[in-house]
Formats: sequence, structure tokens, C-alpha cells
Amino acid sequence: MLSVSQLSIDYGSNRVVSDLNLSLEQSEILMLVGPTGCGKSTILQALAGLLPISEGEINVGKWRATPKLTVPPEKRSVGMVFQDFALFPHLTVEQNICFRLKNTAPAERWIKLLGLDEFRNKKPATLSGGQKQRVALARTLAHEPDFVLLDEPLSNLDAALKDMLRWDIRNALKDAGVPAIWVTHDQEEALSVGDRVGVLKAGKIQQIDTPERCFSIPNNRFVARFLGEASFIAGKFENGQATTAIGNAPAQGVDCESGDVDVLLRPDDVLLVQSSVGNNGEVVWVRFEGGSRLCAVKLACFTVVTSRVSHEVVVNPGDEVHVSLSTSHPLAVYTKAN
Ligand SMILES: Nc1ncnc2c1ncn2[C@@H]1O[C@H](COP(=O)(O)OP(=O)(O)OP(=O)(O)O)[C@@H](O)[C@H]1O
Repeated sequence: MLSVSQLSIDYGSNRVVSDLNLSLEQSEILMLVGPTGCGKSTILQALAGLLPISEGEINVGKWRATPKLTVPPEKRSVGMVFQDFALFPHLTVEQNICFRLKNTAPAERWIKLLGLDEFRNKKPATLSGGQKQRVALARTLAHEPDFVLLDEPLSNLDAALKDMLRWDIRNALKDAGVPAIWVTHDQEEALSVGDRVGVLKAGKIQQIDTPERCFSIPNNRFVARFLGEASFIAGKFENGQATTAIGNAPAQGVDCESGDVDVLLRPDDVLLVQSSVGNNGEVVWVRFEGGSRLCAVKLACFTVVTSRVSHEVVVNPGDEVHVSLSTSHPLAVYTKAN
């Protein structure tokens, strides 16, 4: 259990985190995302006791910290995993993991579970980035912390390795059964790995929710744009239905109940068809993504919507195409922007 209420953090007279509220169940992983400088690392440092808090409370059950009631880092039972691994270069893998451990049985378990057995006598300098991060995670979990904080643990690794290691880290955290807050710059990582996602902007939480809800029904346009490709089309919203220039779809009002709205469209909500008649848009750009292509299409009303098509569909800028809504799930709608 990790609970944070009304937490604010200042650097001098500059408030960088305001009124943060969150509560994590045992074994729950919260992915914390937001633009650079929005306060993600500051939150982790305050939770670890490395920065004082200005207002609010952190409660882990065994201890409680407030601005007046400080708890030093070593009394917090917190595990930290950093992007630069922070291993002792002169110690072996095993010595790093067992550092200051009275009972080394948990270390053995994590050495085995994280596939480090064959490296136990090696020094960190001889390991790959992915292996070093496994050692850092094993060391953290071997200390049986009450909660774990991960500050961009994969950002120093290449893409192929990231994809595999993110699942290994998630599985290890679930196996350990500890709540974790994981800061990432990678929206895809946040949506796929987290039980919940917290989106931060200028020190304020915009939404903490399941990945599905953050992506499909974002609390505002900032969250919508931050978590992936997003376009908005004008429409009318009535009786749970949105009517737009490219078709109708079920809809859910985020900040409105009916009337003139902007409808959030993800590329997968828009069907693009190449046809010789009845076209309603012109392709303005195309990005090849490997298994798919992302296409931007300008409509007669000048709105640009994006659509994802199979890589087998060859589309080029300037092509006339037909786009329509192709969704059965409710689209998020917002009061029309001026
Ligand atoms: N030691 C410090 N003294 C004063 N201001 C600081 C200090 N460290 C960070 N800040 C400021 O606090 C704000 C939040 O910084 P923080 O490092 O928490 O952001 P972040 O979201 O982790 O950014 P990034 O994604 O780039 O790592 C920024 O405006 C930053 O300039």
C-alpha cells in the first residue's frame, strides 16, 4: 500500500508539484508520464525521502511523512531503480545484489528469476545495459522493499532490448508483489505495462486511470494528445451519439452532455478506402511504420484526420481517398473549442 494525499513540493519559492493524490494497491504498477520538466523525478525523490515535501502526506502503512514529520530515506523501505543502473563497479554481480543484505536467500531467488546465475561473478563493466538493469532490479527486490520507484529504467537501452526487458521488469514486480511507480517517456510502454497510468502536466495530475480509459476517454485534450496520435473533428452530440462530416459513432461526453462538440479520433477509429468515386479527402502525408502506414487526410472542411492502414495499402500524398468512422466503442467528445 502506498498512499499520497495533497502532496506539494517546492524548489525554493517555485512550486513544481501541486496537490498530488494517488493510492496504490499491493502489486499495482502506476506508470507516470508527462513532458520534460513536469515534475516526475521530483515526485519520486520526495517519495524516497530525498527531497522535503511542502504540503500533504505520504503514507505507506509502516510510516507516515508530512512536512513536519520527516522520515529519512533509510527508514522508508523503498527500492529505487535508475536509468544509469547505479551499480558498484568494483563489486561482482552477486556482491552488488547482496550488498548490506543480512539474509541472502531473496537475492538467490532474484538472481535465478532474472537470469543472472551465469554472470554472478562478473563485474558490471563486462555486462550489457540490459544485464546491468537486471542486476539493479535484483538488488532492489532482494532487499524486499515495501514499494519500488523506477526512474526511466529502460531509457539507456536500445529498442529491441527495451521491449523484452519491460515485460521482465513487470513480471518481477508482480512476482515480488510490491506497489511500484515507474516513470517513463515512452507512451507505448506506459499504456502496455501499467495497471494504471498517471499523466502529469506542469506538476499537476491530469488523469490517473486504467491505460484503456486514459487512451480512449482522456480527461482533456492534453492527455489525448500526449498518449498518442489524436485528431479532433467537429460534430453534434446527442443521445450518446456523435454526428460528424465523416459519419456517426457512439460517443461519451467528457465535459459536456450534448450540443456542438469536438470528437477525439484515434487513427484506428478512421477507415481509409481508396476509391475512384465518392472521395471526401486528400492525403497530406504518410508515415511508414513497418506493419502499417499512418496517413493524414485533409477533408473539405480543412480538418485533418489520421488513419492507420495496413502496409499493403500503398497511399501517397495528393491521393484522393474516402475516410469514415469505423468504431463501435464510444468516442470521447469535448465542448467545442473556440
Ligand atoms: N534541484 C533543483 N532546483 C531547482 N529546480 C529544480 C531542481 N530540480 C528540478 N527542478 C525543476 O523542477 C521541475 C521538475 O523537474 P523534474 O526533474 O522533476 O522533471 P521531470 O518531469 O522528471 O523531467 P524529465 O522528464 O526531463 O526528467 C523542472 O522545472 C526543473 O527545472
